[in-house]
Amino acid sequence: MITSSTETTQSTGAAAPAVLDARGVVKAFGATQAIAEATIAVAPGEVHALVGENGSGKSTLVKILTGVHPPDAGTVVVDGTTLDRVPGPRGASRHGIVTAFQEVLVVPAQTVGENLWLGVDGILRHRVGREQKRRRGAAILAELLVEPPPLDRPVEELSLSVRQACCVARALLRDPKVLILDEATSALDIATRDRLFDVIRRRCSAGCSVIFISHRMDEVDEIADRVTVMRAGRTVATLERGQARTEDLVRLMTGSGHLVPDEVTRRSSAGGAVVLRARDARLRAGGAPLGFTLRAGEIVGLAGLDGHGQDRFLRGLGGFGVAGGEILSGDAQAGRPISTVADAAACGIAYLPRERRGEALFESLSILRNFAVATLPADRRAGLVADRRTVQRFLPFVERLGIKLGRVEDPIRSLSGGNQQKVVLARWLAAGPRILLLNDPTRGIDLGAKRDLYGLLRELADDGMAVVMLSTEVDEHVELMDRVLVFREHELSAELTRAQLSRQTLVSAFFRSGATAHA
Ligand SMILES: Nc1ncnc2c1ncn2[C@@H]1O[C@H](COP(=O)(O)OP(=O)(O)OP(=O)(O)O)[C@@H](O)[C@H]1O
Repeated sequence: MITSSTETTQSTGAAAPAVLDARGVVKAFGATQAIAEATIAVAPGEVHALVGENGSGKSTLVKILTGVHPPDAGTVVVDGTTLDRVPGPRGASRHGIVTAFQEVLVVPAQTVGENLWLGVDGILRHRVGREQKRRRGAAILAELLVEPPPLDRPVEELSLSVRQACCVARALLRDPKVLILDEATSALDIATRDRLFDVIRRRCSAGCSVIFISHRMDEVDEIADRVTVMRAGRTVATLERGQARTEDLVRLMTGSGHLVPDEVTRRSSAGGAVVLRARDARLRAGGAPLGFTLRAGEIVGLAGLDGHGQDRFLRGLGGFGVAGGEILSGDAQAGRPISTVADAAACGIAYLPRERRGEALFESLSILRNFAVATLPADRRAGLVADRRTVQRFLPFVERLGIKLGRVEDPIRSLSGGNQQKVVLARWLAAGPRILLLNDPTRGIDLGAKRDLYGLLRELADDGMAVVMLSTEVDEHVELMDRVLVFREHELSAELTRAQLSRQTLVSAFFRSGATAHA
């Protein structure tokens, strides 16, 4: 059911010429056929979701629509003009096509105001004066954020969610005709995401169109008028709102009838010996102290609105320090304090950071080296590293996590975003930790891989590993966790047991302060 003409049907039922129409697009990178055949027509005023597994070609299609890559074949019709290629990102901007990406593209040392207007002067037809820039920047941030940061604050001081909101704000400031959000909601907290959806609805009713890429089916369900599904480099269907049930989308994406969640995510673990404790831990000076006991075999979720202390707590468990109190290893290590990353490593704690870029990825290295960077001594013989051994260790993870790659020697940046994340995860799993601390590990990971990861984590927990996982995805907490700690204003505000967990109880706990739910 592929919509392939410039005459597309809007959700209202009215026919209108597409504002952006890619037909028969093909693109290869060397031996990798990133897009075998893609066709998508975006109607004025619609939110058109683009979904597909990691590596299915969504970002490559976006890069063709925005002139980053020329297609090998096919055409792009922009505002009725047929082009063999979109004339570069600036050319796309001039046509009103603007993108916000998942990777948070900001200059950390510059201020919020400078980041909002970064690169805009050469694109806008009229120069925008300093005062007007401040006014418009502040207005757009106030639309997106409950507590917008001051415009002169350096971006590096902001949370990931606020930084991502700045990127979306930057795209919105360009008054796009077609706004492309390429997983740009993945780091937003739930309140900001809801506000963004309101902004999208207002912009769309004024004629803007949105291409919306997300791995979160609840978001697609909420905002999309139509959904185009990609599988292995092909657009396989375009569905109208109402036709696009999650299970149908999953089937179209994966080519199989597997649905999420399966029983594995529902199995709960009782927990074994104590492996880690927080005693009177404070996440900010003057905050209420919190106690926490982690047992072998359990999976504990950390939740809350972004920037409310859950990240600080997770990092505290990983030896990055807390504002007061102590983090202590469990009985096996006789209460050894964990105050540095080295202490944590010595106690078998592995920490997977939230931000791939900068914190976790070595962009100039190969896929294999990125995998092996924490465990290289395992492959050393007589002082030399045997790549063959590294490959042997890596391949089971490639299989297990479904990592899509060309050759293991290829640069890590040749992988799609989700596959890069899987390589980082494999790196830490290969270290065989006793305690795994995961900071939003499924951000950017597709549904099938998420399901595989949940199964893997449950298996590891069954084998005695303890897992603490910060997640920004409500469904993930509900489906996977044995219990969830909810943070508010840098204090523990609620602890929900598995029996208490539902979308509703969790989201209402985000907004309620001091309401500790008891088992
Ligand atoms: N610059 C590049 N060089 C080589 N291969 C690339 C390049 N960009 C993308 N690819 C490959 O093209 C395929 C499609 O990747 P793409 O990033 O478009 O997928 P995606 O659907 O956006 O995935 P994700 O959901 O993980 O972001 C992947 O196999 C990827 O490894």
